[in-house]
Amino acid sequence: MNMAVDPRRASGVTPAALELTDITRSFDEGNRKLHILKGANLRIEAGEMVALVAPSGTGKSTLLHIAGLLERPDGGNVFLGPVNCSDLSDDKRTAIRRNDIGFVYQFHHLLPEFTALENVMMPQMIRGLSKKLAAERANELLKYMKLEERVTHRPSELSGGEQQRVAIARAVANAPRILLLDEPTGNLDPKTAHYVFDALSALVRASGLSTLFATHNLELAGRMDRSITLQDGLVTPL
Ligand SMILES: Nc1ncnc2c1ncn2[C@@H]1O[C@H](COP(=O)(O)OP(=O)(O)OP(=O)(O)O)[C@@H](O)[C@H]1O
Repeated sequence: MNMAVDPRRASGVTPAALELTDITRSFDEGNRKLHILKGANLRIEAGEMVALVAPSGTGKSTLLHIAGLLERPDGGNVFLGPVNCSDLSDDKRTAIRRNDIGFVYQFHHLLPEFTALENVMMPQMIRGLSKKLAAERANELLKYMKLEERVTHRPSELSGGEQQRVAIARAVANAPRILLLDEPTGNLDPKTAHYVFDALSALVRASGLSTLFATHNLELAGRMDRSITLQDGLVTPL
């Protein structure tokens, strides 16, 4: 695969797992413009776990959506490894999003009529994996998330923390390059939040996955490799 490899990155500096350069994004609010991102830069290395901690409304979700190729920025570039995703067609971006990016949201978005196991199998089968192999990997991931006793439960039969652990297993099912989490523990009590984080970080550390984790929880942020914030539309260290 050699889609839109930027020549500056094909030679020289080792590409980051994810790099955002000069990202701008504004929204129309009535007849004025809200400038949310004003040239934000961010580099996440392979295997790095980065916390994004910033006040409500400063643009965390906007940044995550741009990094996850769910939205295009007004300006700037998004690189995944050496590939500049900004130049790609919507179809190619969708393929990268499906194969290389995992997303976990505050609310789990699991399919209610399917079991935990089936929810984790689904993205693998959409990608073309056989049912047998998808089930093997789903079982392995759910075991890793300490949910081996819950594989046949539907989301409504699981606690909030269990639902989020299934959502994490589903997000990593296709072995993405990067995992983006938008306040995945925001809806959980502190003890459960730490339990979910323990399971996540064991998985992340074992697989060398790179993660960007938006949270308001400073204790969780302190357990990651570094923390960043958004200030006046720019990414700065916290
Ligand atoms: N599609 C949109 N149209 C108009 N305004 C938007 C849109 N998306 C986001 N905004 C505005 O941009 C700002 C940043 O939103 P964003 O959701 O990125 O913030 P956030 O930091 O994730 O907030 P929170 O922590 O509350 O989730 C907010 O003022 C929001 O109202």
